[in-house]
Amino acid sequence: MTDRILTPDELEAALRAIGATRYHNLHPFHRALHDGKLNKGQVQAWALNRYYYQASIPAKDASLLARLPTTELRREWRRRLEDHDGTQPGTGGVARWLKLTSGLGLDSSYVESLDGLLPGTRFAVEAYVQFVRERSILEAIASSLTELFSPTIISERVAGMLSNYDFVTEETLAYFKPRLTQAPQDSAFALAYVRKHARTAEQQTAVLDALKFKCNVLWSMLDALDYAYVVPGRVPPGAFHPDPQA
Ligand SMILES: O=C(O)c1cc(C(=O)O)c2c(n1)C(=O)C(=O)c1cc(C(=O)O)[nH]c1-2
Repeated sequence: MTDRILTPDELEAALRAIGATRYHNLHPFHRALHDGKLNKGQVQAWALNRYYYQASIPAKDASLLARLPTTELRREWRRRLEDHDGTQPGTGGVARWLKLTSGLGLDSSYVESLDGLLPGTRFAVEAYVQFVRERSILEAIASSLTELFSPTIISERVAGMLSNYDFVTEETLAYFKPRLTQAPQDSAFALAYVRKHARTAEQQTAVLDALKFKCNVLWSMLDALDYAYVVPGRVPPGAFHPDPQA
């Protein structure tokens, strides 16, 4: 528990300190991805597993949307659903993520089937969806605050992957461009909400813990990839096996 009630600025500083020490840009698998140290099969495994996160984001946002008490809050949160699900077939973030996986040579129906998913990815993503469904609105909104830190990692990723992998093109990475404007808009709203509504020491502790939890979700997804796809012979039964000729 925070030992006293923090001012909104102090709370924001404590949230940013969590990102600075726990966000997934610090994970060795991400470092390797961005620095061009992975082979094509390993990049495919990353994109295939991350698909489940992307595809689950609108479900978690819909469960929160249903609980929001005012028109203003619902209108704001509804935009996230449109960003991810689009307004027409083939539009939105989930469809753009499939362009990334097919640009990397993966069959979209295989990706969408989730058959090749790592068990660790499944458990981590489901834990996030369940957290948002079951915790307070304040904690659910706070858990989205990793997006405060995502524009930096996305810029690093796009520059690093374009310069380091000949199988990656600007078109393949088109998913990320709109996120550079969407994520700051989303996180500015979520941060303002948390600054305003986390007033007691209990609430402030809950908000800080929600962000730590979310950093752990993202971290454990990368742990699962790191375990399965870096040292040979560790792909769990049923999970995606990269084609050695890819
Ligand atoms: O590329 C990334 O590293 C990254 C991180 C995050 C995040 O920090 O949760 C999100 C995204 N991307 C993203 O594309 C996205 O749509 C998204 C939604 C959310 C969320 O928690 O609601 N996080 C993220």
